[in-house]
Amino acid sequence: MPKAKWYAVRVGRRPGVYANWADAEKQVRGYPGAVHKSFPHPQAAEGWLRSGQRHNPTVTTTSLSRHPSKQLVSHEDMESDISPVEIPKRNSVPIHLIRSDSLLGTGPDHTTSTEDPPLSAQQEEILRRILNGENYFFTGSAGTGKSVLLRAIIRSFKQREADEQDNAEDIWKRYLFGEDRNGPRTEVKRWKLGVTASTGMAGVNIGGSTVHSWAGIGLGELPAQKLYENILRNKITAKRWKSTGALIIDEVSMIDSKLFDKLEYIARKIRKDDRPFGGIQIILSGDFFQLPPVTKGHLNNCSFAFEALTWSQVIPRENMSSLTRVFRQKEDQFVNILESMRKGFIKPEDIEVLKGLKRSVQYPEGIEPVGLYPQKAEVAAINSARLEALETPLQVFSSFDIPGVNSHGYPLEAKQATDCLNKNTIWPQDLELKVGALVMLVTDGVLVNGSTGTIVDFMTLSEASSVNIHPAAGNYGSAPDPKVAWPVVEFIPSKHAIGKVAKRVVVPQMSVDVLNAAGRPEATRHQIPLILAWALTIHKSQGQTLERVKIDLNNIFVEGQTYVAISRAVSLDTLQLLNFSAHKVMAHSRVIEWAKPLEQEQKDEEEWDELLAGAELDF
Ligand SMILES: Nc1ncnc2c1ncn2[C@@H]1O[C@H](COP(=O)(O)OP(=O)(O)OP(=O)(O)O)[C@@H](O)[C@H]1O
Repeated sequence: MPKAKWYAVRVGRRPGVYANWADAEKQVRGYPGAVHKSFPHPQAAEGWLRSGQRHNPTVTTTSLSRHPSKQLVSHEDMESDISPVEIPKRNSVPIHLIRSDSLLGTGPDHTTSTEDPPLSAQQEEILRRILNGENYFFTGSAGTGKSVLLRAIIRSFKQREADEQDNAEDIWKRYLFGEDRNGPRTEVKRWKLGVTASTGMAGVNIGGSTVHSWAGIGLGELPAQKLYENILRNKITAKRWKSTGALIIDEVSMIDSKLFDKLEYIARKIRKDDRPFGGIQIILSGDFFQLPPVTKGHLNNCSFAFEALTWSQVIPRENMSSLTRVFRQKEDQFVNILESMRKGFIKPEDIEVLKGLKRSVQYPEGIEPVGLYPQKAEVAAINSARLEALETPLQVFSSFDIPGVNSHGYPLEAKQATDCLNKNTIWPQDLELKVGALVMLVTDGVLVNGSTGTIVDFMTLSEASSVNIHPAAGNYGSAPDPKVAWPVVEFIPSKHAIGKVAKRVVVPQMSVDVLNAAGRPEATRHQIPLILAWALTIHKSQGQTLERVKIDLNNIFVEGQTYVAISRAVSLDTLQLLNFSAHKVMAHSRVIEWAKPLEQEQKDEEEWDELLAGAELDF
């Protein structure tokens, strides 16, 4: 009696386990680089599929030509009337840490190589004034380089602190070696910088914490006096307030006026200093035309930080400025549309332009655009339906979360760490992936945060390296497990990536920290820095630059949302816009009123500067 055989197709038109060769053959014949193998039992065939190539000595290399992206994204091509027998749908991979020095030594570059562009004259001038010790609020339309400037400010403060430290050490050394008999007279000047943002995700993006966590105020809902008394009971938090020289609050547009006043009050009381914010230098950044503060109850109840009673004492009028050059978009037409949209207007001719963007855009490599939607529920539904529709095996990567210490100095429990990471980062606890899935990178490295691409394979690092596919750079934290097959992603070649960037990269586990107010990890997540990108909330897209984007405005519900979404796009050609109508362009009337004189003053000043520059040339 002939021995029964089962056929596992790992790479082919429709991967799976087949009960006869005729069916399996249809999946692999003519398919470039197909991989298949026969087994005496279906379990063995399933096991081979599940474990991928890495445990199978008969399959040693994977060639790039096996995975043409056309076939991977266009699943109509894979339609077949033959179904594989039941295949394992879920392959769970728990992420764990490998402590191996040799691996770390030969592993991928641990440093990020993404560099910011040189600052413009306008950005330089604001940096100069801030380094001069002035309180400052800088704003600007989406894509004018607020984040780039903020990162430059943080770097400059850190450099200054390091220089001061070196200087003090030199003075001590000279004293100890008898070169300076007068002793160390110079004290180290403390520039201690608090780096915070209104939301956890914005905080993580700039290597800081939430302002709530930094200030030790929980949700900040208690009266200011009560919050102050609570802080006094915690030595670490009280010391932080007292020793801070400067405090950054990013995305200040999402802080409400009451919270701003409470922070200002606490600072004065705790530092026993009557100057605004008790003399702490305050650096604020954000755009009030983007997303407003999250307030309980009706959305129109929100009150903005600029409406705080103490705002004008903290930030004098002459210390507010707006960055005016838009870098993200290059087309004047698009920049002008966005500019008027930011303020809630839209010209009739621009309505027609935007309505015309409902067509779908075809891209040469077949990598789809990221979808932006207003609501979380629709995002979850779209991603899970699209993932479900792919017939490739499911891989689930479960994060490895490590608890740290909170801003009060208390250790977190495992569940608290996981909750904290889920709340403050976009990195998923369980990442479900399949070959063919559209994904977005959520960390910086050689490829920038927001780069998107399609999963074309899963490979161990050595398999990838044998076919010249290298790991994405990023913050590894520990060496990736050499036995795990990590996703290989074919990215859209990004104009924003620095240097020569391989289009296909393997993306292994990396790490992200939620920092406490002392800059130490409150919780650390080891996970692959990818998320599904068929759909993303507009809220989570804030701050990102998206090369290809499809936006559905159907459920827009708050001022600024349409502007935030559309301003992620880099050009009209790579933007698809569904359900656009003029009434979806909304800006908050109180923001418009407040910003008007500020913008007029700045315009007048710039005109004066131009006139003066012209006058100098004439002499
Ligand atoms: N001085 C500059 N020269 C060239 N490009 C710049 C400059 N500053 C910023 N950019 C580029 O402009 C794009 C947007 O910058 P950035 O994210 O800092 O803007 P933003 O004002 O923070 O935007 P958003 O409000 O949407 O978060 C990025 O690609 C960035 O590299």
